[in-house]
Amino acid sequence: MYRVQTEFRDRHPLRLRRSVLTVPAVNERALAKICDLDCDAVIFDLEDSVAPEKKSEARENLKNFLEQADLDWRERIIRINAVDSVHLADDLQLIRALIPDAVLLPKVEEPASIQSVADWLAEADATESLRIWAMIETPRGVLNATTIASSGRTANGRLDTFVLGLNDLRKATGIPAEPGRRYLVPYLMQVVLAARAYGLDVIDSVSNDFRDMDAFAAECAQARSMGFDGKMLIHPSQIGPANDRFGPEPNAVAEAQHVVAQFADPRHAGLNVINVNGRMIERLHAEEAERLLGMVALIEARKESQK
Ligand SMILES: CC(C)(COP(=O)(O)OP(=O)(O)OC[C@H]1O[C@@H](n2cnc3c(N)ncnc32)[C@H](O)[C@@H]1OP(=O)(O)O)[C@@H](O)C(=O)NCCC(=O)NCCSC(=O)C[C@H](O)C(=O)O
Ligand SMILES: [Mg+2]
Repeated sequence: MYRVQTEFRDRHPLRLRRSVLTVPAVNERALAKICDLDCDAVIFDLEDSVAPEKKSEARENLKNFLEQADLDWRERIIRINAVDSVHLADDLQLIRALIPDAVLLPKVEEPASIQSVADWLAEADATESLRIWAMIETPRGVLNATTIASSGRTANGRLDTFVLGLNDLRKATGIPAEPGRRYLVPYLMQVVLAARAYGLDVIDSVSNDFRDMDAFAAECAQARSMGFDGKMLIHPSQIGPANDRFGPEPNAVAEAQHVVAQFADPRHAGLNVINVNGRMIERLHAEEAERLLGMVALIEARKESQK
């Protein structure tokens, strides 16, 4: 089997984040389903899907669930309440107790929010592998996406991923939901570029209409073309289509194998640019091909572990 390469020059370490399912921490029936679902990551939400009077119950549910559940390969991310909210202190205590893979901050508008949570994690002696994800979902968040992304460096390198929140952004801007997201695309691209400039992963926003699978597939395809790594999902029905659309396409895999083989050919030793079937291929393409094959290997390894 192909050796999984996870570290790449100029790029975020390779992880599967095609399907990032969110579940309200207050919903015990939904929590109980997670371990049967084929999503790459789960966001346990303590923020907008939980009413203020249910926050304690949600924390308790989540604690009980995560203390006994085996999530195996699925990344565990907890979305806490806003850094200026009255719920923050209790949320952070839960983070200290559960040590998820990442904490997701909602409505991030400035680098100081990232820094304050990174400082708190450092004071709490949280393992360095505990990452920070940030939701970009307000006009100021979009405008400041570059400085927020760059703050990952001073925040002990903990900042890892941006997640778009279009429900909040539509509310703030007045831009209606419509197929193709015409007037939102410039904002989305601005955030993708900021993430990439500082080596972050970037996840597209939820699609609210979880029964319209054609519209969902089209939105995933669009997001993939825009450079997103995956999509935040609200419902189990969205997992399969997201895994398909953000996963490696068969043609691209064959092409990647060919490119890697060509650069490994001793006849091409010492060459940085070669002719592959009438197309110029550079070493950077070989690195992209390696990344794609790494993704294939991660998917295969997961299938093996499920047998
Ligand atoms: C949207 C939902 C409220 C719909 O739930 P429901 O009415 O229960 O749908 P179904 O009957 O079709 O559900 C079938 C079974 O699947 C389980 N289920 C549903 N959703 C999930 C889930 N997310 N994870 C796991 N399991 C799930 C149901 O429990 C049903 O099983 P059973 O109970 O045994 O019959 C619901 O899907 C939902 O709550 N989704 C997540 C909502 C959420 O997390 N919202 C916050 C994040 S969205 C966001 O962040 C927006 C962003 O901030 C922005 O600004 O854009
Ligand atoms: Mg939101």
